[in-house]
Amino acid sequence: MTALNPDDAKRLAAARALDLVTPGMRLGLGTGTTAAHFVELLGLRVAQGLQVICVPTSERTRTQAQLFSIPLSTIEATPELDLTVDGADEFDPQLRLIKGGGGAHLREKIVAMASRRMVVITDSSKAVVTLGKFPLPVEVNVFGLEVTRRMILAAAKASGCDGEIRLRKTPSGHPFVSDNGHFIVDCFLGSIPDPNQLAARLVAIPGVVEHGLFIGIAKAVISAGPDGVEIFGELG
Ligand SMILES: O=C[C@H](O)[C@H](O)[C@H](O)COP(=O)(O)O
Repeated sequence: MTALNPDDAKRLAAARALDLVTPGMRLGLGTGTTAAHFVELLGLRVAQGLQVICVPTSERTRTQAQLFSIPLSTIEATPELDLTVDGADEFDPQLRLIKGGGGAHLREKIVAMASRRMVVITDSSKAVVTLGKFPLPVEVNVFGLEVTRRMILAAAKASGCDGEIRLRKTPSGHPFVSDNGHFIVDCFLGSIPDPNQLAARLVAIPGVVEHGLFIGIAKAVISAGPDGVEIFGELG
């Protein structure tokens, strides 16, 4: 097979995920460059008459889905979904993920957990043996930011990680604000030897709204790369 560039790989993975969509499904739509391929391909199918109802995981995805006239709902009105298709920043052999590179992981996690199945679509560069090379995003309350930052650092150290916790900023130097009105801190840890332990410690911190570790949520990963499409986990 000819070498694929990462964007072609993302589209290939998205196209494979589209095969899982059947008429009448209630779908969660992820956020990011890979999920955007899925939204576009889904939009083309909707234009041909496919009937689905979708819940977007960010304002960005909502805007894109509207451009394609994809019928939308909210998680409040549609709290049970059949399938969510979303990207990831990293996945490990146990299908544990780091998400939130785009700051959308809170809504993404709510929508994924409201779904019977969450299927991840990625290019093969996102596969890792140990999570943590990608900085772990944590959505935090604006109030008490510095206290929360220190507590996250202590939780990381107690979980065998070391590194820096930085407030995410926009290109103009202002704090990045999520769709939910919170800040994001990025944990530059290098490696997370025990993601389950770190996740448990992070949820116990009062200022933490949600962390970007997705553990036991993804049922399958569709990963596309130079060797074609690989499926990890169970699609069905
Ligand atoms: O907040 C963003 C999401 O978790 C994305 O799914 C993740 O960052 C992967 O994005 P991309 O497909 O652009 O690599």
